[in-house]
Amino acid sequence: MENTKNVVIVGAGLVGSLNACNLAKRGFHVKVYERRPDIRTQQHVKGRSINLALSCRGREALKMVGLEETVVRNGIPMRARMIHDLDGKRHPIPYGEKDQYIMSVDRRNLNELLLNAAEKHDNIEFVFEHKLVRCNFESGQAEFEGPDKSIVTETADLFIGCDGAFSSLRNLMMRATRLNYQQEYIPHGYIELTIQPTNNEFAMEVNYLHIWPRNEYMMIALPNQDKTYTTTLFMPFKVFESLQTEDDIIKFFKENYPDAVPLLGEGHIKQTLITTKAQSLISVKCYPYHIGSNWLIMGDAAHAMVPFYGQGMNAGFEDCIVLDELMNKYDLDFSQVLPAYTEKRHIDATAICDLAMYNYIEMRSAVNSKLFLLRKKMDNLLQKLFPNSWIPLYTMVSFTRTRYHECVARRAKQDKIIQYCGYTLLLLATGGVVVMVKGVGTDHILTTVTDWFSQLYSYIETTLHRFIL
Ligand SMILES: Cc1cc2nc3c(=O)[nH]c(=O)nc-3n(C[C@H](O)[C@H](O)[C@H](O)COP(=O)(O)OP(=O)(O)OC[C@H]3O[C@@H](n4cnc5c(N)ncnc54)[C@H](O)[C@@H]3O)c2cc1C
Ligand SMILES: COc1ccc2c(c1)CN(c1nc(C(=O)N(C)c3cc(Cl)c(F)cc3C(=O)O)c(Cl)s1)C2
Repeated sequence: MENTKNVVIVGAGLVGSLNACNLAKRGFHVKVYERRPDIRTQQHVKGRSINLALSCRGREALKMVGLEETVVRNGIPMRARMIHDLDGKRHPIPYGEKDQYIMSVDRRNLNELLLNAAEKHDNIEFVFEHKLVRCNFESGQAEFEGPDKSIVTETADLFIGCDGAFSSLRNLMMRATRLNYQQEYIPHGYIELTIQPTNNEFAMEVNYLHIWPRNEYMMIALPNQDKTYTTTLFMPFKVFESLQTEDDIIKFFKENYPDAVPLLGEGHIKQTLITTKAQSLISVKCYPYHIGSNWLIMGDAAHAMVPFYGQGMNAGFEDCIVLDELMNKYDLDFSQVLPAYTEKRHIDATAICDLAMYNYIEMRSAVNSKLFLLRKKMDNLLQKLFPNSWIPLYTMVSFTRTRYHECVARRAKQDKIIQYCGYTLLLLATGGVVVMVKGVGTDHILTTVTDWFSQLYSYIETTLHRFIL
């Protein structure tokens, strides 16, 4: 559908390039300004995590632009977590049924695929090595600075900032309107290591998200197409700084990740920890996401989150679906689309930012492999017992498009019911003991307790149904 509206997108990262694909497909004249050089011409793109977990929300957005098949074909399914114990034992915990898996995708390949797909449209143009420096929110103009400091001024019907957690457009919007903003750096940083293939084969089980939950020192590994694993080590900056010598480093790894040392190799561990500076992790929330009918921010620019739910990119991709749906609903009337976007998306983006932060705090403080195992097994058991009414939170987040704030609300209800059942079971158990102590005949006890349990089961099932569905 051809329309003459001009859209300028700031940032050709994952969200900007997917947005560009979709808006070009809708017939807008799209111009994308990206501060970095074209990553397709670069040998090595520094900085970002090398691979990412793609789940349902992100896949739906890729489907919207016809790229889901291609991305899934080039990704690696992860059907379960593989929990690595301190004693080297491994415990697989499935994500769900056979068809429930997440994908490990290569960030750079994904970004290049999106750029190539966008450029197939003749109504799109990419301008690299140009960064947004100024905006005139009244006149609907923005200025971009080129590599030679020259300035390009753009006028457009809609400017969309997809320029990441440290968004320039958001910063400029903050000076022009009452935009509420909050950010939080967490005390943890991360570095990435690589597990090389062994005899040209994956060094660990392939279709798994490998986790070494060690409270404050968590490590995660996702598989790559080249049979390596990108391993992300999360630790407080003060711990990274305390590992000064090669001996400190190896001693630390042998204490906390003994099974990973031979996989990573002592040389690689020492060299990486000595030469690589841990990168920071930031959570950003803001409101509103728009000004008037011409200015909008999406993706990390609007809601950067810590990665402890693997949802940042998925949420940013889902932003593009929400925008698309609202453009349909309001027939491209941006004066209605933008406020509606903020009202609809803010509650959900805030919910997932909070969930990710909550999971970070939980994982950092209490979750070693035993507890992680127990929680996931409990989740999976309850889902088997009450398949129609108990849905683990991670399932709602990663395997459905349930609105993020509804995931949180349903989980709160489920928690309440579990607590209620806990008390009831405690009562039953106590009652059972009392009855036994009173010496009533065992067969009478058995029928009584069996009745209780079957009543309890049907009560829980109906209550869950009533509350949750
Ligand atoms: C360690 C780690 C692990 C992660 N794991 C996952 C995961 O498993 N699953 C998941 O879904 N998400 C994950 N994420 C989150 C994911 O990386 C981000 O949510 C995603 O990259 C956000 O995309 P974006 O396009 O909004 O921003 P970005 O990817 O940051 O892209 C912003 C783009 O804008 C450009 N830009 C910036 N300023 C300007 C300017 N002034 N002018 C022009 N261009 C500009 C930048 O150069 C960049 O290209 C992880 C993040 C980290 C840090
Ligand atoms: C590239 O760097 C990174 C860094 C962190 C992550 C990812 C990629 C991908 N991540 C995913 N997290 C979930 C999830 O829902 N939860 C609750 C989990 C949260 C943590 Cl922290 C964890 F270790 C396991 C699970 C789990 O359930 O497997 C997925 Cl599902 S995928 C976290």
